[in-house]
Amino acid sequence: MADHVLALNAGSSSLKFALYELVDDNRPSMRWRGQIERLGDAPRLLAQSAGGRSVDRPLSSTKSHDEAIHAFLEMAREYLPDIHVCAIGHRVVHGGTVYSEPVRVDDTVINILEGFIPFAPLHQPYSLAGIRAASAAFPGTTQVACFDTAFHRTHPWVNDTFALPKSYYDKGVRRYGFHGLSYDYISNKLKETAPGLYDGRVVIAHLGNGASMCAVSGGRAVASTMGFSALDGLPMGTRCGQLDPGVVLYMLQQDGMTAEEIAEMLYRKSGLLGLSGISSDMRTLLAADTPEARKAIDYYVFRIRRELGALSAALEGIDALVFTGGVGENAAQIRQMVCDGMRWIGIEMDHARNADGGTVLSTDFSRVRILTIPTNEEMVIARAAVNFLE
Ligand SMILES: Nc1ncnc2c1ncn2[C@@H]1O[C@H](COP(=O)(O)OP(=O)(O)O)[C@@H](O)[C@H]1O
Ligand SMILES: CC(=O)OP(=O)(O)O
Ligand SMILES: [Mg+2]
Repeated sequence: MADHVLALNAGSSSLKFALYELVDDNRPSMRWRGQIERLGDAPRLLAQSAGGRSVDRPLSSTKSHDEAIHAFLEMAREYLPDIHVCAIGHRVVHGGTVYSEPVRVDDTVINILEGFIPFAPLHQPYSLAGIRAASAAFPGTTQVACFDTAFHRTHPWVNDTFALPKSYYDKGVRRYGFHGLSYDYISNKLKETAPGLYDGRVVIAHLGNGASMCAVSGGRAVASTMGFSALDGLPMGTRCGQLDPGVVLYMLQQDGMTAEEIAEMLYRKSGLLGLSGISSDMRTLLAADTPEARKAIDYYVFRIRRELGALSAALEGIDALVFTGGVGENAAQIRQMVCDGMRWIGIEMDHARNADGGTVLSTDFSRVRILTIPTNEEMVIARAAVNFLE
């Protein structure tokens, strides 16, 4: 039986997965890739095989990440009965200051990762649930944790700290940054396909249900819009993004909200959902055409432009802007709204190229190259898992 590696990526609205056969010296070659998307809303299982088979079916009873993992494992048993899985890699959102590289999972590692749950309550429990479910389904198989925070460990101190007493920095209250597996993939893709840009100053916009942007110089992360938690920076599906801490004090002191109520508000009721009152899903908002949906989109786009200016300052210039994530890869209208407000910085979009959805979206004369690159966090996870095989 051929050896395979499985990659699991628990996002806030989805469980993504990919199965790779190991060919020529353990190179992962994709066999199946898919996701259970719209978790908690209208979950659907979508998957494609390299050989052209596809699965697309609603999962009406699958509401939570736990249920999604079990639905996935059931599908795996149904469609992939005869494979040997020799390693399983997991996206783990928070590695704290402890992990700047992937690590083989054991009980000690799990204990340390559980300690980071309060830093990423919308993600870390799902990553750990994935590890537990996969350990039970594939006992004895090597499990590898790959961290969203790891790519950002190169931020200079000014982009790693808050202006609080030093004791906070020392106990881990820092700007960690997330979506690092996606930034790692995009950065390596640039190295392969556009080495001149890889060596330059690049802003990557990962716009999914969670959204962040990262400034990368010569392949090294310099700054990110996400900070201590996955709440900061851009507005997201249900998260508020950048918020004056005075608003949290107001909620506590004037509105008398509890800490749990505030967490629920900032993580699950804000962002596109809170502003529009309709949905957290950009597809729904683009189709809705109500004043509230338009205002939510305007705010989203405006914050992306502001952060683009700020990250360009962190890089002392910009050579390329890369769009990725569910919105970045698919929503031409959002990309156009972002770019049309950034001509002053040398970003000039070719609207026909943007509508066609190819890789290069800038005009031939644009000083800044605009690209769309579909992310592939699962490939980064699979490559890391292979490195742990004997
Ligand atoms: N065709 C599309 N047009 C606009 N937005 C889209 C489209 N397809 C997906 N999206 C957006 O992408 C989001 C999911 O992005 P994704 O990166 O998969 O999320 P996550 O990994 O954070 O769960 C959805 O919430 C939806 O808003
Ligand atoms: C960190 C984060 O927000 O991840 P996701 O986009 O998968 O929700
Ligand atoms: Mg994601």
